[in-house]
Formats: sequence, C-alpha cells, structure tokens
Amino acid sequence: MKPTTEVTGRILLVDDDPVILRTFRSCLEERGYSAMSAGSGPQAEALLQHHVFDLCFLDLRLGRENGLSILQRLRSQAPWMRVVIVTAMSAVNTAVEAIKSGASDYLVKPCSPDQLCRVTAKQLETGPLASRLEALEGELRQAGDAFGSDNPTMMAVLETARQVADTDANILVLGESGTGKGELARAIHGWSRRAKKPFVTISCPSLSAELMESEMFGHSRGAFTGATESTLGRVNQADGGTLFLDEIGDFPLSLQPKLLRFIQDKEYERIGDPVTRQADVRILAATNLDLEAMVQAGRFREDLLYRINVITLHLPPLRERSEDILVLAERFLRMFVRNYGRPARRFGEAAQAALLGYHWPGNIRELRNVVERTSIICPQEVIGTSHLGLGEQPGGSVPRVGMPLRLEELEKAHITAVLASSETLEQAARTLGIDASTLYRKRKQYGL
Ligand SMILES: Nc1ncnc2c1ncn2[C@@H]1O[C@H](COP(=O)(O)OP(=O)(O)OP(=O)(O)O)[C@@H](O)[C@H]1O
Repeated sequence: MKPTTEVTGRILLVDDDPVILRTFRSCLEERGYSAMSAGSGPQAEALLQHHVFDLCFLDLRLGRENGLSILQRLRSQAPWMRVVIVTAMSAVNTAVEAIKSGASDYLVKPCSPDQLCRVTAKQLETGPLASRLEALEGELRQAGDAFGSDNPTMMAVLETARQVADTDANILVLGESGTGKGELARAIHGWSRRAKKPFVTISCPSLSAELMESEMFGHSRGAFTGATESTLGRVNQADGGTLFLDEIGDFPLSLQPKLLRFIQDKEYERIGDPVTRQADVRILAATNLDLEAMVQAGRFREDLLYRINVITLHLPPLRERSEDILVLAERFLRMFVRNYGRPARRFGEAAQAALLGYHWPGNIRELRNVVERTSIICPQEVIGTSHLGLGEQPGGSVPRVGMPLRLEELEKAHITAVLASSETLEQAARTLGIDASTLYRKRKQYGL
C-alpha cells in the first residue's frame, strides 16, 4: 500500500517491546512518515519537550507504568497530538476507557502493516480538521466568559452592558483601538433576545460615501454606473438582529441624515428605488474618536450623536487593566499552541513581568499578536522575555532605513511615527500618501 501522494506526519511510537517499535517504525518510514520511538512514558515525555508530533501510538501496557495516566500526561503536554492506543485483544475494555480519556482510536495487536498505515492515514487526515474545530469551539465556549475581568472599571462596564443588552437601546462603545469594542458589541448581541438573528458589521472608514450608501441600504439595478445587479444592503440583511457600525466617527457626513432617519423611523430607501422599506434593526456603534469634539468642529451631526449614544460604554485601555493581562495572554497562548501545535506552554516569571510592564499601545489586539508570534517562534515549553519580542518599545532601538529589517517592520515604525505626529487620521493618511481605508487596515494589521 504505497501512498500515491506525498505523505507528511510526525509520529511518536511508545512501546516497551523493541521488536514492535522497530517493525512499526520501519513500516511507517517506508511510507514517508517520520517516526521516533520511546520505550517508556518518561522517555515519551522527554521527546515531547523537544519535538512536535501529530500522532502517537501508545501501548497501554508499559511494564509497571499505568497506561491511562501516561495517556493523560501526554495529552496535557501535547493536546493537539492524536493518540491511538495499541492494545492486546484481552485489554479492549481499557482501550475504551482510554478513548473516554481523550485517545482517538485503538489498534489491536498483532496488526498488519496495512492496518497500521490505514489508521495512521485516517488520523492524520482528520487531525488538523478536528484540532481547528476544537480551537474554534474553544473560542466560542470562551466567548461566554471571555468578558470576565478582575478590573473594577471593566467589571462595571460589563455589568452595564449585560443590563442593557436585552433592551433595544442604541449603544455607543468608546475606547482606544484594539480594546475590544467590536468584541463587546458582538457579546451584547449574543446576550440580547436578537442573538439568533444576524449580527452585521459595517466598517465605516473602509468605504466612500457612495459605496457606504449602497452597502448599507442597497441599490436597484442601473441606479448608477456599474450597478448591474440590484442589492438589498446590510440593513436588510440585519433585519431582526443587530447592525454594528464600527468606527462610526468616520461615517460620511453627507450620509448622516439618512442614517439618522433610519435610526429614528426604521425606514429607508434603496438607491434608485423610491419604495420606502422598513427594517427592525438594533444599532450598536463604536469609535476611538472624540465625537463631542467632532460635533464642535462640524464633522459629526449632534442629533445623530444623541441617537447613537443612548448608552455609552467606555472600555479602558489594557495598560489600565493590568489584572487582566496575564489571564488574556494565557488564554491566547492556549488557543495558539493548539492551533499551531507548538511546544510553548507557559510564560516564565521574567516574561510575565515583561507582559505586565509593557504599555500596550495597541491594547488587546497587540497582546494577541504578540502571543501568536511568540507561540510560533518559542522552541521550548517555558516562554522567556526574548521570545516576546517586546524590545522595540519607546526608548528602545528604533528601526531605521538600511537596518537588516523586514519591510513590514519599517512600515510599521513609519506609520506609528506619522500617526503620533498627526492631529487626525485623515491628516496621517494624507502624509503617508494612502487613503484612509488603507490606513485603517494597516493600523489593524500592525495592532497600532
Ligand atoms: N475580551 C477579549 N477576549 C479575547 N480576545 C479579545 C477580547 N477583546 C478583544 N479581543 C481581541 O482583540 C482584537 C481587537 O478587538 P476588537 O477588534 O474588538 O477591538 P476594537 O476596539 O474594536 O478595535 P478597533 O478600534 O481597531 O476596531 C481582536 O482580535 C479580538 O478578538
């Protein structure tokens, strides 16, 4: 049974019988897999410290060692690794127990090379899909408690958010970029009676006034050049649910009266179509801009502001929520090591201190990016400060043209500096020679 396509898979064999180890190993290697063997539980654990495996064949009877407790230790050390129990016919009951404890399958000894390879191929095929699914499910499960916090300001915000979630009040979420405004909006929708209906996001800065009108309210065929098909728009899509206007401060001024009318009367017209339509939509909005100041400057309508900020929730920046930094970092770490199958397991003391001492200008988004990168590059179980790459803080070395850097690092540094010296985002975009929506995307990408 030679594989027809190229096979990949890193396999750990754990058995106290050297003959079985040799036979299994040569059989798997012949088919293109890479395999390593361990004669005992501790040997297997030692290998896991330095190597990443996708699949493990574990003999449940390893001398005096208890196979089930070895299984548990291997699973906690490498939760992404699928484990197939190898057992004698007389011990099938134990194999069932092992599957209940997290093993994926079992193989009865003696088995033929074809049986071994069939099980291997099946496990390696389903492994990545299953672990991605597990990660997603984990994220979803955590969404319920993702908003736990030990910070008093954040706790008060969350309490208000939960109280008003089930009313239809429009809510404005304020906070620096990356503080989790979008995440909170989604949670409010989830806590509301609209939870089973759509949650639709419109990212305001990414669209011009014309595109925004058509995106929100839809257009009829031929309404403007290029409108070859009619569309219903996001408002229609969100009917019965929630419409989240991200970065509402960038909502085009010329379109604000139409939004105001929709919020007040729940009525609108598509572009090029005189029929008045209705949609039952709850509005949540977010911004990191000072809308009061924009009203003063004539860049945002006062009546619209009073419609969208019936309730205002102000998310504190991460540096003011130091109680939550390590909890969030550990949650991200669990998620990413599971996704990428990497060896990092925990932050060492120095790394914890570095995480707590950093000022997190990009807030939770930056923390998430840092942990993701760390989970990939850290080659060991305990994460040290050097793996975090937090060296380029203000006062640290500033990337300069000509240094041995990736282009991205230079771009990030330049955008950061221009943003810091610009009064508005529009001004920064003009200086950089890119449009506001590109700047918006790059800020997100770099966690600025
Ligand atoms: N409580 C949380 N738990 C886990 N992840 C979070 C949490 N809050 C935010 N995040 C993550 O941080 C990142 C930024 O969150 P989000 O987009 O909600 O921030 P934002 O304040 O809306 O940012 P921006 O103002 O730039 O749009 C996302 O990847 C999000 O998944």
